[in-house]
Amino acid sequence: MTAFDENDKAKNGNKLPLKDRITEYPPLSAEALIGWINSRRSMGNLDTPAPTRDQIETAIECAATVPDHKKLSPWRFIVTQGDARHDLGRALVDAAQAKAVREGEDLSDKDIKKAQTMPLRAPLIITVVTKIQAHKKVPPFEQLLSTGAAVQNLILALKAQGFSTVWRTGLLCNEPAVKAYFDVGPDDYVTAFVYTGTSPKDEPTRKPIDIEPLVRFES
Ligand SMILES: Cc1cc2nc3c(=O)[nH]c(=O)nc-3n(C[C@H](O)[C@H](O)[C@H](O)COP(=O)(O)O)c2cc1C
Repeated sequence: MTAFDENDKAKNGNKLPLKDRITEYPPLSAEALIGWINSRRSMGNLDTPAPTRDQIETAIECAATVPDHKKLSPWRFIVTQGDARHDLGRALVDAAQAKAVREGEDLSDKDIKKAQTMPLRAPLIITVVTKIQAHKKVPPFEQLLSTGAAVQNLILALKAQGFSTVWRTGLLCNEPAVKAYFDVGPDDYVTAFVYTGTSPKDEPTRKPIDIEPLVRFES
């Protein structure tokens, strides 16, 4: 047993070691690992199979390792699948209706159907919320950023286990009806709907990115 396995066993108690929970590691040379990270693409058209509970928990463990000032753990993960997606759809309809009333707009049948069926675009959704913790040295924006990092770790860990995802929010995600559905307060955030499943298509190759206009080196 390697030190890595020992560490994994200690961390996970009776759970199977990581190497038995996932079928394939991403390649671990620096070049291959960086290429693998850069190959991640968002995939909108997702079907079964969805990850198992063990695979989801493995991804959430990765998410919970992100930089987190004062270890406040401001993130929570809600896994919605099967018929529960219809309940989420109803919360999105309630949100759309309340938003329309507030903004003096009419909601068409098409708009209602769109909101209702949004969660059906994948077999499984992991909603990541930020429960803002009161702390003198850690303002809400740091907690939101930590959640963003957690979402990215979650996405990469799902990819490592063979699944595709897309991070969606949409204009309804922080409407009161949606916050109430996820049991978060008015000052908390619904930070991501990570639509998760298997894509019938391969992830398209990303065009090379010119980072030159994005960076300044100083010395
Ligand atoms: C906070 C956040 C919210 C997003 N919300 C949506 C969304 O509601 N709908 C959508 O199509 N893409 C959304 N995106 C963008 C996609 O997740 C994705 O990054 C984009 O389609 C580019 O694809 P790529 O990840 O393959 O480069 C969001 C991204 C972030 C970071």
